[in-house]
Amino acid sequence: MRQIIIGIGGVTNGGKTTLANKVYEHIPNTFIISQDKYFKDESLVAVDSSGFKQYDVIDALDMDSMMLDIESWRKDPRSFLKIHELKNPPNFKDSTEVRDDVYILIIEGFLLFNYKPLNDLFDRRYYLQVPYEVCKKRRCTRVYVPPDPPGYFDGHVWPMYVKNRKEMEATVSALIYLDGTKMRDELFSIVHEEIMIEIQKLAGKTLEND
Ligand SMILES: Nc1ncnc2c1ncn2[C@@H]1O[C@H](COP(=O)(O)OP(=O)(O)OP(=O)(O)O)[C@@H](O)[C@H]1O
Ligand SMILES: NC(=O)c1ccc[n+]([C@@H]2O[C@H](CO)[C@@H](O)[C@H]2O)c1
Repeated sequence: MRQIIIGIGGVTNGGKTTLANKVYEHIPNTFIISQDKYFKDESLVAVDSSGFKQYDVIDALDMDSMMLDIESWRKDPRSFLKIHELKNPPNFKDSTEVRDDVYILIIEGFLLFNYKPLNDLFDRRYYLQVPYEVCKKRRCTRVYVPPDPPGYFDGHVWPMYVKNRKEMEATVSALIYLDGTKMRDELFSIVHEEIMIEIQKLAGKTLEND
């Protein structure tokens, strides 16, 4: 049994979930772990002097719990997938055929590569970026729980993004940057093609031989 672990990181509203879901719908034996599911309870999230909840920092996330789920996938991806698909039957699009002994884990989230134990696991690291204006506009259309209070984007979200990104780039190499303003299908094609090449490599053959 072979495994590939793909990271789709990047800025908030860069399109990480959208891209991860598209890959999931087209490649069998894929599972998605979303970092957003591991936010700590609101009562445990720190508040700064302006009253802003500090959601955009690693301490706001239960990374131990996230790592336990990843560990459980790594130990036995086939059973992990089966159990999950019983609860949430997948609705695949025109799936590409892949060998049934290759399993793919997509981990998507805004603070993946800053967390070393997680960063060490990735075979490929995608990083979606969009300019400030695009990000702010997209974020305004979203409602989180709790919702962003007035001034939150400029007072917390964007400054933390800039800080986290700087820290990440000082320590992490081999990032594959993606322009999140490109069309959804274009982004999907880039990532899909590269994952298929990885799968073929693992399966011991090249695309040319198909
Ligand atoms: N390529 C794209 N072009 C235009 N809009 C996009 C694109 N991809 C996603 N979007 C839109 O941008 C918004 C954010 O997308 P998505 O939820 O996938 O981002 P995200 O990076 O997972 O966000 P977050 O993790 O901050 O919640 C959604 O409204 C989505 O429809
Ligand atoms: N999912 C949540 O619990 C939650 C709550 C408040 C804010 N957020 C935002 O999610 C983004 C990452 O996807 C971050 O920018 C958080 O501000 C999430």
